[in-house]
Amino acid sequence: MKWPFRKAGAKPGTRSGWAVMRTLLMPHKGRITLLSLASLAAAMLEAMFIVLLTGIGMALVGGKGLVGPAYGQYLPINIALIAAAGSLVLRVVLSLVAVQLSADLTAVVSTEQRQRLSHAFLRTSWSVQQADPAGRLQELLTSFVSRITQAVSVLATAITASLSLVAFLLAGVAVDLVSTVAVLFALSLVGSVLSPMRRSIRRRSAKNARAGLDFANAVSELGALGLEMQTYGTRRAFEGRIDELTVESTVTQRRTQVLQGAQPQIYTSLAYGAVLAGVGVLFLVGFRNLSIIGAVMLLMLRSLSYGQQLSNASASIAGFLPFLEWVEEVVKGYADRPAPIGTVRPASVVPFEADDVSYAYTPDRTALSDVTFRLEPGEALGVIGPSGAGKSTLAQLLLGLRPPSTGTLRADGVPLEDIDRDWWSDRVAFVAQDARLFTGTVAENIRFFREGITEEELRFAARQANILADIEALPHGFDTHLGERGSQLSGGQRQRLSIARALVGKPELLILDEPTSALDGVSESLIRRTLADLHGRLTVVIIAHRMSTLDICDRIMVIEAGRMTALDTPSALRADSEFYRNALAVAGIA
Ligand SMILES: Nc1ncnc2c1ncn2[C@@H]1O[C@H](COP(=O)(O)OP(=O)(O)OP(=O)(O)O)[C@@H](O)[C@H]1O
Repeated sequence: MKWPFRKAGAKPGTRSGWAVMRTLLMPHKGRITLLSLASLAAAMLEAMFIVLLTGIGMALVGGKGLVGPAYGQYLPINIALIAAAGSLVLRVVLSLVAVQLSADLTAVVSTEQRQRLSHAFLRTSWSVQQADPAGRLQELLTSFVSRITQAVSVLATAITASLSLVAFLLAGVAVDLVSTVAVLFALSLVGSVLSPMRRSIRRRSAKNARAGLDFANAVSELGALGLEMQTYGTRRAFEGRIDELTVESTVTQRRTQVLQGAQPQIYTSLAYGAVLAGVGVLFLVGFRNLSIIGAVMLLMLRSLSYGQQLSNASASIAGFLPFLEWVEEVVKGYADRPAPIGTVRPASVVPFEADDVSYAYTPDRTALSDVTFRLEPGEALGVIGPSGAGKSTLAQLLLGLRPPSTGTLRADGVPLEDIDRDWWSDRVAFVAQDARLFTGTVAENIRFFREGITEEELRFAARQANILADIEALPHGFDTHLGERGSQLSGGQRQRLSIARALVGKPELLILDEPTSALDGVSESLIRRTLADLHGRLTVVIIAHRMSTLDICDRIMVIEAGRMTALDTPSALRADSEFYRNALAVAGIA
């Protein structure tokens, strides 16, 4: 059987990882400069220590009291010893400063990336949020941001290593120019030999990133299907699918890791080979100055170890760049389609008009065509139609969650896209078929993060929604914790709680999308009572399959195949709409 899980979606790579990294680090220039200065100074002190130590060693071997010569100057051994010890102490201090700066930089970038990504998601339009593959945001916020953090940390190491290398080469130039040029040449040669390997790491890592997102998406969907899996006994198929995806993602990860692990090993061997060749050349040309050879050898070996750190870092960064590209691409995708933020505040939400409104999810998938109607204050409008006719799409348009593809929606004459979003959200409420509660108390679930709602208002809304008695019967009333996603309540109670959530904001317009379809008769009758009590006090749009839920409606709209085929009073529709008559007959209503 084929598993139809969505693939990772957006294709990364419109901006190269390095360009993204530059933008990401630009605001931290000051910290990076300090880090560079501390690293450079620490490395220079280390190089000075090595040169002094070699000189002291050579002086002791030769039984001399002076160290040198360096550029014709000699240093007494005791001064040289004090200078070596001093450089060692200072080096430790500066290295610790560099470590602290690097940790600060990494922490700041990690926080910024998490905030950037989550804020971009929260600010994007509903259509983008709704189309986001399951589990993707979570994977990006956790695993991907963690790799970006590692990339920055490795980059800080690379900065330290490259400046240390510079310091050592400078020290090398001070000791012997020719040998230093030879070291530099050998290092760049080894680095360029390994560059195809770095490109390959980057390619594999991009695959790895994609496999990680696919895996997260599949796991998230599989998690949501737990009930069905238990019911239909399809555990084995699920295990098989999870195993398959695990293998897929670990295979790409292993390949990347092999290349990343192999690169430093190859580098070390090549670099040691270069040192050996250098010593061979010195031997062949008959160079025998022990003091210079000793110092240059130590500097070369230490330079090579920094070169190796640099090589490790570049291999790791090559592996992390695709993760940066992905996050950047996704943030851009969210930012390109922000939620509407108008500024106009009309006098009221209703009268509300739809003028020739059409909506297409994709160019070849029109869900609604040429819908025109007007809602009057206090009116209750029912919407019926076959499954897939476009009713929920209409609800999302009325809520302002999706802009019409063509045509206009107006509240009190103002186009919806021009209306201040906060003003609108304070006045328009929605109840969906499946009540979404979160882990928290009853009161928190009704308030839903809105400020300034009093205890009185909570009780009033609960009474209106016919849920007050149920709440008072709970062990701690409004302060009772509901367990994960309201799991302690029945479906009917959850639905009435979400109606209380909608009503507590005192909306002018309430839209309900099949609020009773999943409920028993008793729960439905409680909700019908609520709707009957509300009739005339606010404007209500009720989408329903159950005809009994619509008995309070002043008018009913019939939508069939994306078109509004009728809109009239129930009695007029009995004469004019075949769909309405059939629906009544099916519901057993004469
Ligand atoms: N997110 C989406 N992306 C693409 N097409 C969609 C999307 N949501 C709905 N559609 C399509 O739009 C059409 C109308 O769907 P809609 O959910 O509005 O119907 P509905 O009348 O509410 O159906 P039901 O009564 O079964 O809930 C359907 O053909 C559906 O497949």
